[in-house]
Amino acid sequence: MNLRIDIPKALRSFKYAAMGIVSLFANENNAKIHLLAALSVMAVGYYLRLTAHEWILVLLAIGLVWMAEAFNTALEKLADVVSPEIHPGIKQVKDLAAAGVLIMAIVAFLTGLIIFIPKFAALLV
Ligand SMILES: Nc1ncnc2c1ncn2[C@@H]1O[C@H](COP(=O)(O)OP(=O)(O)OP(=O)(O)O)[C@@H](O)[C@H]1O
Repeated sequence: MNLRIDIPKALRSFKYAAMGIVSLFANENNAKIHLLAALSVMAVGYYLRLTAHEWILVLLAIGLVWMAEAFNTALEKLADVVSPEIHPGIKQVKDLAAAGVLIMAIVAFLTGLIIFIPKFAALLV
């Protein structure tokens, strides 16, 4: 067993992952929408002074949507390399990957409603 940790290799992996993040938000339309939505939610959260627990839930929801979007995009790219032509199997793969994003986006939206509706209601009274 080799317990030595290769720091330069870890730093290289980190650099490639960071390049993936940049590519996701620079090139993918849906990721841009998720980024804009997240920044808007965070601005409103700052204005409404969310508690630490509320921030954790909001950030978890945002991070999980972005993660789902990254995996979805990766699967789409892989599918396009493996089978550039129309294929019923590829349709299923892409639809299922997109479903993963949609499921998490719905959960994030509901999380936002539960956190933000009482705060907006309190502003009105
Ligand atoms: N090779 C293919 N074979 C069969 N169906 C496909 C194929 N490519 C795409 N589709 C269908 O078209 C839908 C959209 O695919 P597409 O790759 O354009 O993704 P997208 O959601 O538009 O994302 P993006 O615009 O980032 O590529 C898929 O969910 C799938 O139903």
